Amino acid sequence: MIFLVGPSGSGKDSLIDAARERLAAAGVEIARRVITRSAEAKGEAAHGVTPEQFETLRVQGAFAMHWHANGLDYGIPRQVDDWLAEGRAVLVNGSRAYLAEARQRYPGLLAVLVQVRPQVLRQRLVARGRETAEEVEQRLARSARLQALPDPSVHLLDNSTTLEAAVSALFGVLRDEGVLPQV
Ligand SMILES: Nc1ncnc2c1ncn2[C@@H]1O[C@H](COP(=O)(O)OP(=O)(O)O)[C@@H](O)[C@H]1O
Ligand SMILES: O=P(O)(O)OC[C@H]1O[C@H](OP(=O)(O)OP(=O)(O)O)[C@H](O)[C@@H]1O
Repeated sequence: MIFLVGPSGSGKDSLIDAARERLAAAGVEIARRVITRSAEAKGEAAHGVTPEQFETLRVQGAFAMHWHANGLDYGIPRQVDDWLAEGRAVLVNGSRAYLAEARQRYPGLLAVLVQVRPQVLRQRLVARGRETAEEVEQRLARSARLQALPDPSVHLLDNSTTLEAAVSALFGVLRDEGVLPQV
C-alpha cells in the first residue's frame, strides 16, 4: 500500500497521471477515488457521486478506507484489498489527516509526502481554478496545520520543480523501499 499524501495543490493527481503508464508497466495498481465532487471537476481522475450515493456505498461496504476533508467525502474502493491479496502494489491518493488510521489498517504502508514551497502551492491552487478564493485559503490553512505533524517514517518528495523530476523521485522511493526492483 503506497499512500501518497500532501497538501491540496501539491500535485498528487498530476504526479499520478504523469507516472500512470510507467506505474502500470511496473505492475503498480492505482486506486480510483470516489469523491462527493462533481464528475466534471477539473483534473480529477475520480468517480464523482452525491453525498447520498456515497453514504449508500459506505453502508454497503464498498470502501476499504474513507475520510472527510475539505467539505468532501473521499472513498477508496474495496478492490484495493483484492489487489493487495494478489500481492500487487497499490497506489492511493491519500490524506495526511487519515495517515495514522491508514497505517493501522495496512501496517506495511509506505507513506510518501508530496511537498512544494508554500508560495508555489498558493500559485498552483489559484492557477488550477477549481476552488473559490475562500476554499483556496481554507486549504492553505489546513496544510499549515497538518504541516506541524512531522513523521520520520514518511518519505518526502519535492514537486516544486518539474513533474518529470517528481516522477523520477517517486520511482526512486519505490525502488529504495523494495516495491520495485533496483535497475
Ligand atoms: N511540477 C509541476 N509544475 C507545474 N505545475 C504543476 C506541477 N505539479 C502540479 N502542477 C499543477 O498544480 C495544480 C495542482 O496539482 P494537482 O495535481 O491538482 O494537486 P493535488 O492533486 O495534490 O491537489 C494543477 O493545476 C497542476 O497542473
Ligand atoms: O488530510 P489532507 O492531506 O489535507 O487531505 C485531505 C484530502 O484533500 C486532498 O484532496 P483534494 O480534495 O484536495 O483533492 P486533490 O487531491 O485533487 O487536491 C487529499 O487528496 C485528501 O483526499
